[in-house]
Amino acid sequence: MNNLLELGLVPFFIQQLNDVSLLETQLARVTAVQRSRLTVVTETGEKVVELSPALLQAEPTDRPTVGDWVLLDASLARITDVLERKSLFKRLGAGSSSEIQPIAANVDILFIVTSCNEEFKESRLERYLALCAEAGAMPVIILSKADLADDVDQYVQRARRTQAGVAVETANALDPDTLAGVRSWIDSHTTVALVGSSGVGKSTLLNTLAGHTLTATGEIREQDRKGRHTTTHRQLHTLPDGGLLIDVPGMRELRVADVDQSLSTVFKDIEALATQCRFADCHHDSEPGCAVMKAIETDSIDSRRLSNYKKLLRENAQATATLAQKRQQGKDFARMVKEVKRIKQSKHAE
Ligand SMILES: Nc1nc2c(ncn2[C@@H]2O[C@H](COP(=O)(O)OP(=O)(O)OP(=O)(O)O)[C@@H](O)[C@H]2O)c(=O)[nH]1
Ligand SMILES: [Zn+2]
Repeated sequence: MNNLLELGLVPFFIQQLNDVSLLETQLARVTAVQRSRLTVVTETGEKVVELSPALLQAEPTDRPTVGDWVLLDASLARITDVLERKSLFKRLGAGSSSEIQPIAANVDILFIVTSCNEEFKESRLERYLALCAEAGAMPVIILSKADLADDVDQYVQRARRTQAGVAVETANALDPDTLAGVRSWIDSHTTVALVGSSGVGKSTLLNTLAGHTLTATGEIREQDRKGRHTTTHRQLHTLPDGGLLIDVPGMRELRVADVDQSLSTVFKDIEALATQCRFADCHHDSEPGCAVMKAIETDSIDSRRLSNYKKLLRENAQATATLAQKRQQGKDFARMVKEVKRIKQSKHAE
């Protein structure tokens, strides 16, 4: 069990096991996913396993992803069950596929990494924060490349305004002596996922925290078109001093879906003001007695923040409607298959 404790096995998961399941199966944590093959770590070490036929056919979010705790069958070659998750970081599939994709499971803290340069965008941070609240993880904004900026404090102030009370840390990902603030969030049972655009320093931070280059331990890196090395796979790493880190490659498209509640967490200030607007259905455009517009006029809220809030609300409504439609189509299809089977069976019986 010792090995598993170092992998972040906490009472929440232990409580889900009964004696029988432990006798007949083995508990493991997923560290990487390559299509239908998954790398897991068990008490005795690393293994590559496959999914049971039932899991292969399950909804994408019900299939195991990086960070999941799973049970293996007696042959230890297949995953049969996924334990209930503490949290799940997910996103809506890129392009036209309107499918929710799981990114990382059982993440306690999400490090949202952004650099102190033109890459820094409040609107992107707000998007990540909504996904983080939805996942059920705690966000920490990491401002990397602090060594290259003249006015780091300006970035800290701007980052703090993206969500009331959000934690913000600065870092030079290349220098371990600047990482005390970042390290203060990691302890031996904590699983941290690193997200952020390509090139902000996620892999550099990971390697500096580990004290050595982790790329050799299985992280797969490829050269992108510009010849830079870029992370292409998600992977769970164990830090030498304890703590688990999941490196999530930069995602170009990060659409929100099913984030109603989480938008209220991120934009609590706007939603609180909205209760004071004269009209209950105020769009905070040009209506008289609009408390939100008044806050913008007096500079207590940024007009960019309001626009982004509206944009995310629209995007969420659209995606949620598409998902509901897809789910209904799935149900209709399942009903049709059942009906065809019933007719076939009754013909057979005749
Ligand atoms: N000066 C400075 N350079 C940094 C810092 N963080 C990262 N870099 C450099 O920025 C470049 C990109 O860093 P990576 O760690 O590969 O970025 P990434 O976020 O992992 O990118 P992807 O793997 O594409 O998702 C590298 O050349 C790093 O050396 C920092 O805090 N300060
Ligand atoms: Zn209003």
